[in-house]
Amino acid sequence: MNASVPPSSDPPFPLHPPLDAWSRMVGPIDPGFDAAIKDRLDHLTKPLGSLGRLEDVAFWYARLHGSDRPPAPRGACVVFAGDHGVTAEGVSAYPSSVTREMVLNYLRGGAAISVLSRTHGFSLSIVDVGVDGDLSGAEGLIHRKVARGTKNFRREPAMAPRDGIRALEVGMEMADRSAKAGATLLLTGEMGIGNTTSSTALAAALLRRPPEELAGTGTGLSPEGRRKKIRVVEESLAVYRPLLSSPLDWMCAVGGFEIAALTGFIIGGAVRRIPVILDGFITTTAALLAVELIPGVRPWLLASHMSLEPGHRHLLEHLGLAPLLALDLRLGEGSGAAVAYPLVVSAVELYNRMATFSEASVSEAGPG
Ligand SMILES: Cc1cc2ncn([C@H]3O[C@H](COP(=O)(O)O)[C@@H](O)[C@H]3O)c2cc1C
Ligand SMILES: O=C(O)c1cccnc1
Repeated sequence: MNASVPPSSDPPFPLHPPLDAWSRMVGPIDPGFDAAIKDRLDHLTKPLGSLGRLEDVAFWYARLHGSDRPPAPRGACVVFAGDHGVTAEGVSAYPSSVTREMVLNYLRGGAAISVLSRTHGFSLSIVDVGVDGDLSGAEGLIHRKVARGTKNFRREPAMAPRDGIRALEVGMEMADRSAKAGATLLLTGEMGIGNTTSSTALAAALLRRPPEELAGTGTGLSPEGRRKKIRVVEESLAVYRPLLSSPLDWMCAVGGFEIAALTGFIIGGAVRRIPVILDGFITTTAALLAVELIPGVRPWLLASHMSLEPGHRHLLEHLGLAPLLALDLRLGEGSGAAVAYPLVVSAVELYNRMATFSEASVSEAGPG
């Protein structure tokens, strides 16, 4: 065991995390419209319950918007990008430089999430919160670099506490911006070579499950590569476990700038009262962190899909979220949230625009 945790020059928590304030801002859900929403769903011109999960989605959306006539969905996807020092351990099939290159690809419109944003008509913002490379000249990028990548958590904590908090605040800022731009739904996205390793470590620590159960092949590791990834995570957790307890400690020890920012973004959805569509394993790890920090965030979440990363299933089960889709995706970027977006739009438009039995003079079900 050659990892060690050097004493940090930062003061211990609580530092200045704005979490207490955020926690107070996540108000309870108003059940006042529940009966009216259910009543409308049950009187639309269709057999009772026949729209299945779409009815659940419409109910979720309308209830969170506190209305039985909720606004038409306007999606805002934010992709947070950051690099990971742990890639020095050889835990990804691709080099770290791909993070920066993909950011430029997003800005040029050539990535999967770029195409899906144009196809389905939601906005797309790209945020550099910790890319290990110069992006200062990149136009259209939101420049919020906290540091040039995390430290290698196998050797030392990934982020200084104050930097982790800064990244959380970037996420909250992006939720605020999206709210001001009129978004009624947030879509979570990320880019960061090595971030399935970071998420595996974070999920294993928070769920108290063995990394072996959670680790996948990420961008396409060989079986030996996956075994190395598991070993790196296990050895790191063994070092940190006796030293750490709070979710925030874990976030800084093994997380990443984009994961911290996503956590702030997800909390920001609940604070600004905008429902959030999760993507895959990485964004659901950030969601677990958000819920551990502020349990009132949980009702604001929708699971778009079940990723091929094995840890995703465990996270979803723990959070009590049933994914809408299972498409064997293992991409990230927000791609799963993006393909679920038109389903949410369908659910809400059906709910808002279908005629009721009385409006259409259609006979309702008889006693049989
Ligand atoms: C070209 C390319 C585009 C991507 N878009 C998302 N990811 C995804 O893969 C990375 C995580 O996998 P790992 O932990 O194995 O590195 C993240 O950047 C994630 O968003 C990509 C990966 C690549 C190579
Ligand atoms: O599920 C994810 O979020 C995921 C899976 C593989 C690679 N990147 C992201």
